[in-house]
Amino acid sequence: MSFTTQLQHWAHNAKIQRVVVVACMLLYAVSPVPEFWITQLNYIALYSLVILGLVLLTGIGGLTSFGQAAFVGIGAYTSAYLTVHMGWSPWLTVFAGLFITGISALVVGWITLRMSGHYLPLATIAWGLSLYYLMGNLDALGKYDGILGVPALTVWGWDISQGRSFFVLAWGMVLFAAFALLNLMDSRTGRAIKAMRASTLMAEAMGVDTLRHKVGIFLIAALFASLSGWLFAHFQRTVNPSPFGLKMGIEYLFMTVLGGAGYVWGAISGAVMTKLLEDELQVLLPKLLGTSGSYEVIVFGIVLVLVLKYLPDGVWSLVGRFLPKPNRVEDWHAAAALPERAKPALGDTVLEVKDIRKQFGGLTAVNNIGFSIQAGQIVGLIGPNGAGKSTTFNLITGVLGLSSGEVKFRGQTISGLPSREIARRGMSRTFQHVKMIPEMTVLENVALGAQLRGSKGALSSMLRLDRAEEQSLLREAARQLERIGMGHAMHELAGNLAMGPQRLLEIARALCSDPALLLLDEPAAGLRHKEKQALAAVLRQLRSEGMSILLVEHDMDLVMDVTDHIVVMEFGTLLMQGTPEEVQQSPKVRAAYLGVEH
Ligand SMILES: Nc1ncnc2c1ncn2[C@@H]1O[C@H](COP(=O)(O)OP(=O)(O)OP(=O)(O)O)[C@@H](O)[C@H]1O
Repeated sequence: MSFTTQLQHWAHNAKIQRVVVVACMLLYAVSPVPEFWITQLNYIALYSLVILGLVLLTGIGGLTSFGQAAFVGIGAYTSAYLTVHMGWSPWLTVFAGLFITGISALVVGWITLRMSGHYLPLATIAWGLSLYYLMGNLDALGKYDGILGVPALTVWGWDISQGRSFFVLAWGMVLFAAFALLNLMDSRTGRAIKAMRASTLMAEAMGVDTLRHKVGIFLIAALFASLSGWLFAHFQRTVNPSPFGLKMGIEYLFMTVLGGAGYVWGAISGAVMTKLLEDELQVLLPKLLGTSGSYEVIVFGIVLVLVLKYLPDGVWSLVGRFLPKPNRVEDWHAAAALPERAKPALGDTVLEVKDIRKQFGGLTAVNNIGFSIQAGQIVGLIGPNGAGKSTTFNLITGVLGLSSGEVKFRGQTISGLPSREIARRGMSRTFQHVKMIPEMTVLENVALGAQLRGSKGALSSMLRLDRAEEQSLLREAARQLERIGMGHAMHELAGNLAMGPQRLLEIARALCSDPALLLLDEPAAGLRHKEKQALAAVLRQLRSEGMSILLVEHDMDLVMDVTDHIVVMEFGTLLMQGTPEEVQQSPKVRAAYLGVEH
């Protein structure tokens, strides 16, 4: 290997990249840069910890919070109060701050994260404001004067609350948090969070408890903010409410969006840019305008509008393109295979749909439909537009609740269960409109299907204790992609795939859950002739391997070609059911499709 090739190889190695980043940080600390620049970077480290939380919450999870400054305040005030008034050691108060922040975040999160749309940001504003006024009005916390004389952080009598030693401590924490976040994003939990943002419906169908994950990332973001508050209290040696108010909450969000909310390094660069810009403007603007005031806020507003318009993914979306991306190492070949569920014997009844009914107000979309699927069968569900196929599909998979009737899966009633619970029992589905995460690779998208076959959570992922399980999950994803003939495309970004391979990706993802029944919602929609042939071949192969499939489809050639049994619906009712030949010969079915009275 030539030296340049070796260099390129190193540049793409994630571990080497991290070692270089840590080395740069330490070099900066010992280099003869003026103290002023050390102090600047100390502040940037404090901001960075908070906005790393926002990367997870907003950039990856899609949840907007203006209330992060309040969590910084909890961390800072807890430590200031306990050290000054109770004489605790700061090394203990950090945990007390994290504990109180954690409890607050769980309570606030549990209440607010059920809200959607604009309600969540509004709720976080209310939360930020109320905590600000609480801090400013409590006698015990010194009202608006705050708490003075917060002790320094010391290690064996050595003050590490300022200058270069604080720089190493604060940036050590930032880099630890950054690496932990990068680890989290590349894990089972990270995929679940991204899926939750892409589509709640899809995430739940993959077995993801979306509310739990929302509360989880809200908690992690709050803990990062609390840690920043603890550092802040001992760096400033005093706390008062002003740095924890709504203005700062907005500024944290500004830094994140400016740098790039979706990128760990982007968010940190946002903190750097904001701090530098703020300092320059605070000197320049009063000179230009001849009067003093916080005019930099106006410039920030203009910058934000321009960034949102021209670089919606932040400044890092420009820079990041030129940096080497770590390659995924195929390290799963020797990983343990995932355990498989016991499958029904060929011919056993897998699904029993008994007189199910769904009413939307006065409209009966599904009217007493009943059919069953035996193991190893492909059953087609067909009917003209608006016949009630999708509604039936959603009733079986738990997306919609039944008005009456019963659905039994492998002998057990599943009516009323949430879709992720039904998924857990071995029913897996695809979507009429493909739902995937375009910026993840095909392999990672497919691995999302194996969500319920793993158990490692956020903490294990952040500390990289999940690798053995992760290798098994990726091994399974690669195996399912090979199974349907898409092994060659596993490292491509899913968003670059044509419609045919996208639909196959969804099938591979569904197979990854080791299902006993596969439900396919119009898998041939939008496919070209060759892609349909490939799909038919995959379906036949799956049946030959003993898979049971419910196929909702408009493409009659495909349905007649691959199914063993067909259920025909019209206006929400069961028109007939039988073999493909019987259905083809039925005058009732022809009439329904041709719109003739029967
Ligand atoms: N959430 C809803 N609220 C009210 N009406 C609904 C809802 N979902 C479906 N419907 C109605 O129920 C009927 C059946 O719709 P459904 O989507 O199940 O039909 P379909 O056979 O899947 O049609 P297509 O082939 O066009 O997808 C339609 O009249 C539709 O307008």
